[in-house]
Amino acid sequence: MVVLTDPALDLISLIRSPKPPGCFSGVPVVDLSKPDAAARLVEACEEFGFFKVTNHGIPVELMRRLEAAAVEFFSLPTVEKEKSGPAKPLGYGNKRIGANGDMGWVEYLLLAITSKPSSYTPMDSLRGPSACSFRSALKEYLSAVRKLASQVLELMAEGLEIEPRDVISKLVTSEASDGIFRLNHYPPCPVLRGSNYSLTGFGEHTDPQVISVLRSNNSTGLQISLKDGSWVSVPPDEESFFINAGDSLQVLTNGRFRSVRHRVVANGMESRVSMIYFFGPPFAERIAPLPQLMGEGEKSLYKEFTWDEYKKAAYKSRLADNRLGLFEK
Ligand SMILES: C=C1C[C@]23C[C@@]1(O)CC[C@H]2[C@@]12CC[C@H](O)[C@@](C)(C(=O)O1)[C@H]2[C@@H]3C(=O)O
Ligand SMILES: O=C(O)CCC(=O)C(=O)O
Ligand SMILES: [Fe+2]
Repeated sequence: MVVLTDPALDLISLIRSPKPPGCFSGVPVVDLSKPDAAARLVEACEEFGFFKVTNHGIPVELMRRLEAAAVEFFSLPTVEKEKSGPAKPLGYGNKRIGANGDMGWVEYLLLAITSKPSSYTPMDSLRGPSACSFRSALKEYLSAVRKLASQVLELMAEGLEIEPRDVISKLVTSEASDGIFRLNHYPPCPVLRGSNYSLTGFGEHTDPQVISVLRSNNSTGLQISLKDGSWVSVPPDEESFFINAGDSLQVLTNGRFRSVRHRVVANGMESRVSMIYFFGPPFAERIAPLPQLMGEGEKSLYKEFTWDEYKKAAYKSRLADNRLGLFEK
């Protein structure tokens, strides 16, 4: 009789077939140096809820420095990494995503971030010989990505022709804003080498926040769902950022922008490392359609809620759940 161990059972439950679809050439690219950036960004959010940003001004060396620190962290012995865990929801986690039974072929580090320099304390949980250079790369990276998010959200307001220009960006860049940073590592899976199988790295979901700014190494895996429900693979680009519109942005625009459903399918061959800054509003912030965007007589599609209420409900849900469904009128 063959007795399967818990790790073997976990792995079996994550195996998928067949291999992911070919790379999609239609991902919208917003070149921030071009005068049409604001318009392109609005089109992309309406059609996909997702776009790639180029000419963003963040040095690729900074991205690589943080990636190298992350790789070093993930190469530590499990006992060391587990000193930064278990993720509840912050800290180091392995395979278990969230508290409601979701699993993925991923290990990760989740940190709480605010723009107030004194509140970087969760980063104290970072372990390892190079914790200090890790922290300094992280601080520099977060501040650069925060500026990028502000720029993108201001362009969004410009493209939507609403004022003031910072009406969306100020929600996520105030001192009280609820930012989260996530490092994900999808390791190779030697058992699958040479097979036609892939693995659920991070199951399908939408992000609850306003926007999420993602950077990954050059490994494939990220997939987005199009309006017709089909899934396509996003070609990786380690020099660019990918931006997801989240549930809160869908509500702020009364459904005009799509909160994109996405997932990671790990190919089991190469190691994927991604870093994502999730931009959430302050906990007490009311999330409702921006009055500037409402046409005459237009009604909100959603019930009233604060970010605190939405986040609490989201964290009780499973990854694939339609979290906004609970708040639709
Ligand atoms: C299963 C879950 C993981 C998650 C919290 C949740 O209950 C539902 C939302 C998930 C998500 C998706 C986007 C981000 O990765 C995340 C940090 C977030 O804010 O919402 C995760 C949560 C998590 O991993 O804790
Ligand atoms: O790791 C990735 O590329 C995406 C992961 C993701 O969607 C998430 O952490 O919310
Ligand atoms: Fe996500």
